Amino acid sequence: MSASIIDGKAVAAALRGRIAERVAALPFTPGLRVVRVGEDPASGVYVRNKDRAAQQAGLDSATIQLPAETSEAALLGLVRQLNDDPAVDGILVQLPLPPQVDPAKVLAAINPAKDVDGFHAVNAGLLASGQKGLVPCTPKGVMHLLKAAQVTVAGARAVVVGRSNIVGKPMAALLLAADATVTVAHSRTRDLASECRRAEILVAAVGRPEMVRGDWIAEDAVVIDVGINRLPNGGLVGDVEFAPARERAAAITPVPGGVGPMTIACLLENTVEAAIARRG
Ligand SMILES: Nc1nc(=O)c2c([nH]1)NC[C@@H]1CN(c3ccc(C(=O)N[C@@H](CCC(=O)O)C(=O)O)cc3)C=[N+]21
Repeated sequence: MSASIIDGKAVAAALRGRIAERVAALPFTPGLRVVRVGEDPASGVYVRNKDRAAQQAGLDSATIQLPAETSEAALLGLVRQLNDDPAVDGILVQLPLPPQVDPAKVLAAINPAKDVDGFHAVNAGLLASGQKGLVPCTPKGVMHLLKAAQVTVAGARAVVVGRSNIVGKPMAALLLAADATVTVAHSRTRDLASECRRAEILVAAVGRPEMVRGDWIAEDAVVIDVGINRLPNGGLVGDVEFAPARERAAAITPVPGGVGPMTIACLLENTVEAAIARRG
């Protein structure tokens, strides 16, 4: 069997359309500010795509580009200024940050009500304890994709490979909240292959090109590939060995065109949700 392809580009376009309608009906314009320090090449595509998507959805969006040598104090000052600006509903500080800046300090400085990345400990705690808060964009996008592909999550055996604060942990929390039976596997997991083979829903978020081999995929599994890995030859691959995985799975996300576009759409969604929550 050859898996159906879960078209993240199409699902994201539909979600952005619904967001644009919501924005048009609001009595104010939600504001988003993305702060970029230096020129990490991995962030370049993301920043460009995000700016275009935000403007098309009718948001007031801008990227604030700072030099690579910006001090931690200066960045914290900018974050406080954005916290205090009533026109700004969402603040995103692009990661990674240069070595002189402690990312933990910067994330902690963002007003949790404006933390559209959902990385602040307050939002992580709200998610972990089943309360309403801002949810990290990538795992939120994965839940939208599962819904669009009509995947039954409740009762399913889900395996998340990767335990980052950005994807793995919030992904596990969302799947658990949707009543999946969740395993979080990682680089130190003994026999990762057999953990993956038990998965009815497999989410790969390890950041290593094609680390999840095709023969680790159970027959008829749903495979969500969060990885976006740039190869030395310029090509993009996911964390899953796509072609053989596709032969076994029931449904699979491609890279590019899978989870990536959903991350951007969910950033817009979070900005609108933050604006409505804060402005009433
Ligand atoms: N604070 C913060 N939050 C982030 O969410 C964040 C970040 N920092 N730093 C950088 C990474 C990277 N990231 C991407 C999101 C979407 C695509 C995306 O849309 N990719 C497309 C196109 C890829 C291409 O053509 O290169 C796709 O997968 O189809 C890529 C990368 C968000 N990040």
